[in-house]
Amino acid sequence: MNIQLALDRFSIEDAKAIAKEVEDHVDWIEVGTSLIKEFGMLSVKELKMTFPDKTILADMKTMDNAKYEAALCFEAGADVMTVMGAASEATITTCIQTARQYGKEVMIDLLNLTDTQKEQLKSYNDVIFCEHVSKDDQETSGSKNETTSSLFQDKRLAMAGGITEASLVRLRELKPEVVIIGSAITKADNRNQAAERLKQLSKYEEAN
Ligand SMILES: O=C([C@H](O)CO)[C@H](O)[C@H](O)COP(=O)(O)O
Repeated sequence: MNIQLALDRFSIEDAKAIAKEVEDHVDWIEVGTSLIKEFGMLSVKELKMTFPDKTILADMKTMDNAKYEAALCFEAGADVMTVMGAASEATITTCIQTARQYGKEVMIDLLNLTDTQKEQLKSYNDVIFCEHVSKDDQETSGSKNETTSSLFQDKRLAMAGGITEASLVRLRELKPEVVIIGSAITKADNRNQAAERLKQLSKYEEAN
């Protein structure tokens, strides 16, 4: 299981400094949508230059204009980009094709989709599907990712949204390839220790 550190609502310098604090315990680094919106592709370039050996995910949340947006983030050094599962088939397919041209990968964000909509996405192969509870849902109703079963358990699966040590223990039963964690690391008093504990908990799945 890979731990993806999600970096949101920071300056690029602070994002790099936080990632440095925890780099030994995280596998992937997400350049959060907020960084991309505020600082553009410079945020992706800087994170990739600082952490060339980490998998860098650009949380583009692409909804349209796929070829342009995919090329933009892969040229900037991203290894993985996100596209919304609610986007059209043309958008998702174009993201995947463009990623293939660059030798890169796509994560499909399942935010706010019904099971029927999710079912329709199952035909995409060799992409990562992300079960995601939004920041707004977390903040307004206190919901978190407490997924106990997923239509994508037989696929490459990621989980995101308010994940903590306690929820990681439950989510790891689904054997996700990637667990995306922002606040539980970035808002911790001791980020390095928080990331280390989360990494240790994620290893249970490999041993069982
Ligand atoms: O994708 C995210 C969210 O939509 C804001 O852009 C976050 O990276 C994701 O939710 C992980 O952060 P936490 O919920 O703080 O763990």
